[in-house]
Amino acid sequence: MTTDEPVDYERTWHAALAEMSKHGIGSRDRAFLNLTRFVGLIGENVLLSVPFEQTKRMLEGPLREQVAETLSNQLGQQVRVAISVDESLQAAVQELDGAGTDEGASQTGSDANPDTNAQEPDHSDGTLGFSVPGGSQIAAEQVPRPRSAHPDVVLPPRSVGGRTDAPQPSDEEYSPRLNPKYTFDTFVIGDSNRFAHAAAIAIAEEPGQAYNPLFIHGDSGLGKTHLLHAIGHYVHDYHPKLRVRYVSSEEFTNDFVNSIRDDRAATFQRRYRDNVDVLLIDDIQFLQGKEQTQEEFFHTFNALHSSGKQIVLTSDQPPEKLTTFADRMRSRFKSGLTTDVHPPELETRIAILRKKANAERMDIGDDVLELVASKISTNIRELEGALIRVAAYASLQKEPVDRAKAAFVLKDVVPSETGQITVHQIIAETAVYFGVTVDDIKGTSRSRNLVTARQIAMYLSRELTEHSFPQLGQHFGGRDHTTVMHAEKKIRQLIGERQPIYDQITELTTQIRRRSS
Ligand SMILES: Nc1ncnc2c1ncn2[C@@H]1O[C@H](COP(=O)(O)OP(=O)(O)OP(=O)(O)O)[C@@H](O)[C@H]1O
Repeated sequence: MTTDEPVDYERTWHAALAEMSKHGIGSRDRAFLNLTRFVGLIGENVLLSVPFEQTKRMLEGPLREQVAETLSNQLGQQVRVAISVDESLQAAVQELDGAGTDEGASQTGSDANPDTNAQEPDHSDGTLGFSVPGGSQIAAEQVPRPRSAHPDVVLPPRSVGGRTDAPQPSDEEYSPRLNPKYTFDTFVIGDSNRFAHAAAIAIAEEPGQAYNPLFIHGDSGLGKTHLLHAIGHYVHDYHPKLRVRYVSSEEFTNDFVNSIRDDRAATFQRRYRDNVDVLLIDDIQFLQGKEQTQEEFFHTFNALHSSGKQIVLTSDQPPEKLTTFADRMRSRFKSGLTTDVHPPELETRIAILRKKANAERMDIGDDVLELVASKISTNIRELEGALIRVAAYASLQKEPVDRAKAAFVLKDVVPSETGQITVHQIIAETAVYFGVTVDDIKGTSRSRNLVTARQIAMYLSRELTEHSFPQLGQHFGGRDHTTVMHAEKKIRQLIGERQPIYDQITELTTQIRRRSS
């Protein structure tokens, strides 16, 4: 994380609590504040996390002003308060509750401040395990919530960068192309990504205002793309007049190269400078070594930045390690907020699997989820891949899997310790397995056998390597990335429906892993 002055969040929060207590804060409010964590300071936004929706609603009442004022005093700058629900904090609350040690919580039932219009506890959302008066008061200035999205953060409304009169996007030129599954709602927060998530929310709340650019880095499969899309959805839903564009670095490169080839520089500029308010650009490391594209990106970046438009970048490396970028580029990348994502700890991995299993209606017990989470620790994409295998097995067997069966399935799935698997190797192994040639796999024949072999090779390449969809498209005979996406989705579905496909995938994975170790 990069900030001007490192702030000790925990100490600041405790000091703020002490100050509010001195000024006679009611015990009910203190109970809510005791449940709250100071997660980050982004510009003038303090990001607080609470374990329950109900706690959030309480803090969004008149208490928020008081908290903001106290924190402003503590931090020596005017701040506003954003509140998000982080379900992972519930475990800590339950521990405290079980031990009866939460001072505020244990007092609240009997000692609620009479001035706060206390009501009976509301546990209708299955939340608080102790007595907290539940009269929720939504702040009058709450941002209106359009459509179905409901990220758990509310800031007082503000005009967005003075651009509320920006023209409505025209469908022809504008398409955010966001994966509907990658939202803030589906993103599980843990220590490994808490700050990155908070920063993403702050950016999405006020594009171009909080930090610009936001630079998120971390190893493959840790949620960077997910956060980019989540920002895109949020802006799309809450700032409908702002135009969001998500693009992978490969697509940006291709667009640029094609625009030069076809003499369509103006179209390119319109797409990336004029017709965009929030540019989300993924895997910036792929621009390394592409000098002309980097130069164009530099101009795009400057044009957007100088007109107050938000840029969010992701990379597998921090800016200072992107050594083939010109210094001026790297210093641009660092000029806003840099944050990273780490491999999630066990509890977060279990929570991710549980959320995924619920979303996909997979009937898998907690003990099995724990087993899967304990086997795969460094890459969430692999974690999800393992879950899909276990679910597929259960679906084919038509009975729930227990730990022993899951362990049996996972022995072929768990990544080998050594050896880098390449797409080239996967294509070669798949070709041999199906009795076809590498050229057949990369070629265009639509014969049924070949299509299956090709799609399986694409699926395995996505699962076993760190390449993005556009890169895989290149490996498979220069295909469009959407073809690889389609193949991955198709095989993911078939693996749970057809035993032969399941067996082929399992055998091939074992072979590929064995040969690479
Ligand atoms: N915190 C999280 N909560 C829920 N799902 C997550 C989380 N982090 C990652 N995932 C899921 O893990 C998978 C991989 O994540 P994603 O593609 O965002 O990784 P990435 O960091 O962009 O990887 P790469 O650098 O290879 O592009 C996605 O399906 C994503 O939804």
